[in-house]
Amino acid sequence: MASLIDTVYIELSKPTIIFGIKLWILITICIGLFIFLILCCIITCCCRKSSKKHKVGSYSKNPNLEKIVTVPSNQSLVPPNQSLVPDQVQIDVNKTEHRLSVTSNRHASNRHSSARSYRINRSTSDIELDSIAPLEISPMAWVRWFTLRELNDATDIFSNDNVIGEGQYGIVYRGVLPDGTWLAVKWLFNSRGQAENEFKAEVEALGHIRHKNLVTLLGYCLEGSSRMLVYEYVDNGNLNQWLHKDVMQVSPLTWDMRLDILIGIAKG
Ligand SMILES: Nc1ncnc2c1ncn2[C@@H]1O[C@H](COP(=O)(O)OP(=O)(O)OP(=O)(O)O)[C@@H](O)[C@H]1O
Repeated sequence: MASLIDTVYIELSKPTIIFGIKLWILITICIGLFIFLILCCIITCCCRKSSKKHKVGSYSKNPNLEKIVTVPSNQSLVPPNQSLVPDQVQIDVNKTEHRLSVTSNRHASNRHSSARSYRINRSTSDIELDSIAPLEISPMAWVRWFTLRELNDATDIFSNDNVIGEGQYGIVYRGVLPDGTWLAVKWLFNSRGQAENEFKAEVEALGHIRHKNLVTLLGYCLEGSSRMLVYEYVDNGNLNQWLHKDVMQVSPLTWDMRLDILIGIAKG
């Protein structure tokens, strides 16, 4: 045993052909370099991850926004031309990727019809559309496609101060466009099929009609997994407040007025 140790010691102490460095020193340097390289790889990976997280964090006050901004910019769903008004929007849901197709006959720069297709990778977009049939929205006469950026700017990145209400399907934010137009932006909850159905029903129905008793749908936003409906802002409080005396001590609504409201709603 002792002789074996002696032999190993002698072998390790022999100078090598590399600058005559002893073998044990050379082995130590190699092991050190190996560990150093592994550490470098780990640090590089961590830095990349944290810089991605930083981009998301600085963009979103609202945690829901994380889902949107994690879609890489080269796969952006925003049509490069923001004034493009789509005649048809279709999302094809596939096991590995989703494809959003936008077809438009009205294009800001030319009068020809155009079709665009945006691809999203499942792994990066985190879209939860598995159980949803392809969404098709038929041509809309009035409604406009808002980008998420426009709505972020309008609502101060969906700040809590701008929350004006919450319904069954989403939270409603007050917003204002650069031209001074006030908006009510309903951000639909991402509850899979339900939000999708509400989105489609509202766009299909309100996108085609104008009535003095119905709030006007100005447009919608369809980006990543977000579904938003953009209405004209009506600063009248809501029916609940009027019926349950939130506006005054006693509800100012007489039975005749209530009947009128009911008939008005029915007409709408
Ligand atoms: N266009 C708007 N202008 C001003 N406030 C609005 C507008 N739309 C909605 N709100 C406010 O947001 C609240 C929630 O609206 P939302 O449409 O989500 O739900 P709802 O109509 O109250 O009920 P439901 O969920 O059954 O549709 C309303 O009660 C109202 O206070």
